[in-house]
Amino acid sequence: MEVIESRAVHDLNLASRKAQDAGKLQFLVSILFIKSIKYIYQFWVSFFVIFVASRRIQATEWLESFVGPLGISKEPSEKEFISCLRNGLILCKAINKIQPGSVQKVVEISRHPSQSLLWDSQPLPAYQFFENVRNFLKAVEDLNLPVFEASVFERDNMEADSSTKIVDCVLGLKDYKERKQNPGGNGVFKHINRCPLVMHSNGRNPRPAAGLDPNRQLDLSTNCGKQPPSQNDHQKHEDLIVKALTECMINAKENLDGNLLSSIRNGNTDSVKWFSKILSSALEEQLQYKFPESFQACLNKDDCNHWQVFKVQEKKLQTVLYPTTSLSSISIFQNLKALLSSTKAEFGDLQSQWQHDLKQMGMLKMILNVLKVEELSTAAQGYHKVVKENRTLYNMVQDLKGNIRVYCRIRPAFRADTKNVIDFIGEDGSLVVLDPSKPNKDGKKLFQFNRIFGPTATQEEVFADTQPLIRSVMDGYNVCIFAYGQTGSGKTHTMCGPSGASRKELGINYLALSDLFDLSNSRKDVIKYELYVQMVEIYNEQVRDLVTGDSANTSKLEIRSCTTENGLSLPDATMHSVKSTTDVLNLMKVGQVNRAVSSTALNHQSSRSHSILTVHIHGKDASGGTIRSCLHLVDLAGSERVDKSEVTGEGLKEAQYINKSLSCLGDVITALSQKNSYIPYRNSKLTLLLQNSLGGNAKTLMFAHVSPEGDSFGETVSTLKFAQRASTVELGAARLNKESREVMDLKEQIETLKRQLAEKEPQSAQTANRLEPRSPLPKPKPVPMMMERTPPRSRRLSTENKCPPKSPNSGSKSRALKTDGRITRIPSLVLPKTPEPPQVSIRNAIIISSESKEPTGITNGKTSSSHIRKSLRTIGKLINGSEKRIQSQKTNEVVVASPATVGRPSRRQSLTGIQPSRRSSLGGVENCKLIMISRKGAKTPPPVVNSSSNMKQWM
Ligand SMILES: Nc1ncnc2c1ncn2[C@@H]1O[C@H](COP(=O)(O)OP(=O)(O)OP(=O)(O)O)[C@@H](O)[C@H]1O
Repeated sequence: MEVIESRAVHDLNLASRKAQDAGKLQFLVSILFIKSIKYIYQFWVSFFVIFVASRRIQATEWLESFVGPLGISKEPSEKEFISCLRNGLILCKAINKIQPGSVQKVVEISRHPSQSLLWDSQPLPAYQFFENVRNFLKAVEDLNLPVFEASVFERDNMEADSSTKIVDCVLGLKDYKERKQNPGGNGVFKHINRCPLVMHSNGRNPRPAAGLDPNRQLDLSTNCGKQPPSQNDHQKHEDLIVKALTECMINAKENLDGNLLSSIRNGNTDSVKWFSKILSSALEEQLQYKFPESFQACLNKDDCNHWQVFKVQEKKLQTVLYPTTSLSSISIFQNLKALLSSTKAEFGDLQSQWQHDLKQMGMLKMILNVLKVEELSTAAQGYHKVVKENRTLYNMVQDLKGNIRVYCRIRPAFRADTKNVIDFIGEDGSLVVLDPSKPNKDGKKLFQFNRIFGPTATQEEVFADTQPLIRSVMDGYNVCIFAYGQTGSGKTHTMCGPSGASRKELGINYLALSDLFDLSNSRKDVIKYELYVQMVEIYNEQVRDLVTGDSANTSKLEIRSCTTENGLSLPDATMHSVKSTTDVLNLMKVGQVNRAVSSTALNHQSSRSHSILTVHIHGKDASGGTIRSCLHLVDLAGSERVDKSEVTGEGLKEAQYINKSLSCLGDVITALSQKNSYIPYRNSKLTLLLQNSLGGNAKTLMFAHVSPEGDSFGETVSTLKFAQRASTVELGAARLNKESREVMDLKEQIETLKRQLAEKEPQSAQTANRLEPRSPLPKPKPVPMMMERTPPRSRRLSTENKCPPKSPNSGSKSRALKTDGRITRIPSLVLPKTPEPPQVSIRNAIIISSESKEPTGITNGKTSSSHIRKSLRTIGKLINGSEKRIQSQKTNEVVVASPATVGRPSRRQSLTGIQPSRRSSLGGVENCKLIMISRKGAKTPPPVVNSSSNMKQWM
């Protein structure tokens, strides 16, 4: 197909080239023809004018010398010439001088002898002078010389060529005289030197001299007269012609060579050479874009004229088109014309043929393209599907592993004078930075994150990638997003938006809440959500409420890293109920105003504290199932080099606190990434507050912010390394804080059963004591010892993070709640307390003997408690089945207790009210004490399993 196509294109090109050549030639010939005709016509007109003038001059000269003085100029005009001869005196005088007595009576002018015979002194018209003219004409006729009509002297009748006949007549006289004087002559006037353009057909004209054709045309090559004019005359005529032609050419052709024209004007050139040069230059100019180079070269030669050019062209064509025959240019022209029309026809045919073919090919191509496009789109769809699946799977893996997700955002460069360290931003989350001091390969550092946002990324784009994570909070997951980076790198910009931002520029805090409201509205038929907001800052290692309406509350707040009955790590911070984005905006504004901000050399609005906006979500579905989750949005203060930020005094102190707490955060991340058993959460308020998000059950996302300027390279690399380390932290799968109605019912049953059990146990103990002396069985040994240790955690928590002693008021204290500016009090949950068993010395511990071999003769109370235990086990199984957390581990006896947390619906609990070990204050999860007692009373270390496995252990 391609070969045919290329051959066709070649043929098409050849045909079109032929047609173009033929067209060119036709055009060339036409131009030449028109030009030639034009020039020949102009030449003839000029020649005639000049010729007539030269003859008049000749006649004047002769009369002047023969019968002068005439009193007129040497080169008289026609009018001057006629006026001079009008009285006939000069003519009569001349003829009488040649042939004495030819005019017998000559009428004289009376004048003073001193007066010369001046033609303009003659009175006009004077009838007596016509007598002279008539007599002269008669005498001339007698001599067989050319005559003219006397009326030519009447001024009013004067025609353009009036003088021509008079001139002929005068020159005839001159000839006659010369012939008469010539001794070789026979005295008979045979030839008349007459203007060839003048017809003498009039009957009154003299008979033509023998052998003279009166209609004879001018022959340039032979000149007018039979007797060749003298060399002098010839030269004169030629010069006059050259002069006239020059003027004519100047008028007709503006672009003629200026040098050439001036040399012609000055008479420096030979006329024939000049004429051919003029023609050549005209042709050259006309055809310079149409002649091939060989002809241009020919034209440039001195001896090249249009005819030669034409011949060369003709010859060339002949050899090209008809190499074997010799044809004239006309035949070639005709042939070419025929060829042109046939080529045109062929070309038309070919065109339509190819149009048809191309159409077919186009259709074919279109079909192929459609097929290809379809194929490609299917492939692309497949690819996108696979990519999406991969991403989903990757996210699932990350969710399962509980990796801290890391997004990196690069702020736009503010200073053009420093080098940009960002070398490459990959779609796949790869980022290459280049050390400006080592601009070669060694200076490049590669980092890999979940996503990179370049300097042009908008707030919406950033939020779009964060949205799914944020939305998961509405499904019951705890989420923590924190912005990290050096000072001035754009943390506040990402989280809150620039200062004085319009709604479009607002950051994740606002966009997240707005989205949560949208989601809440769209789900309102299925589940009713309530949103509460707390906003605090950690300033100089003190936690402060940013949106308190109560001035008393501005005092430092206490962080509960462990249990509070409402699950809050900051129970004393004001909780604001928000119903719309406007509420959120108002709160954020207040928070922003209260936040510690000051100007440094690196950022004119530098945050001097870590701000934490916590959104608490309470959801209740139609069946009574509940969701309790929270979203932490953390804008950290930026790390700063005090030599660069140039802070002193209070600012320096702030910087030191900021850097210390960030360093503690780094230590925690390092310990987590290295899977250390000890995680130093307690080293700073920041890590303590973020404990649950970093080591708990939340989904965590970190925004690493970097500045692109070269002078921040050190800090940029340090941030990126920190972020890289954070991305390796595996927190384990996030936990869903959702409980169905069924589970809640079962939990209620547990509570009832536990109460019954608590009531029965003392009775059975008393009965057992009473029966003891009679019992053949050995008395069960008291619990030899209890083991207390940090509860096992699947998402690593520090072993040092024990619950601080609970505030005596915390159980009953109601929380301040603000709704639309009004502070309301939410009563805290009153949780049922499990009575402490007497044999367990430690608070909050109960003992369940799962495999107790009941002694014979045991009381009814004992039997009933065994039944209760059985029921508990069954219910536990049911809960576990519903939560799908059945584990295969088995232990003989598990004793766990944490009554303080029993009944909190948002927590995952064991049947006995065991508080899962992993949750801590931020997410409402607490550490609690786990006591295990083996059946034999031996000290058995608890298996390090998650809370669900704990539940299994005692079932
Ligand atoms: N992505 C961005 N697009 C446009 N401007 C930005 C961007 N990121 C930051 N900026 C601008 O850079 C300046 C510093 O940003 P910002 O205050 O958010 O930094 P920061 O990291 O919070 O600093 P600090 O830690 O000192 O509080 C601000 O004027 C902010 O508007």
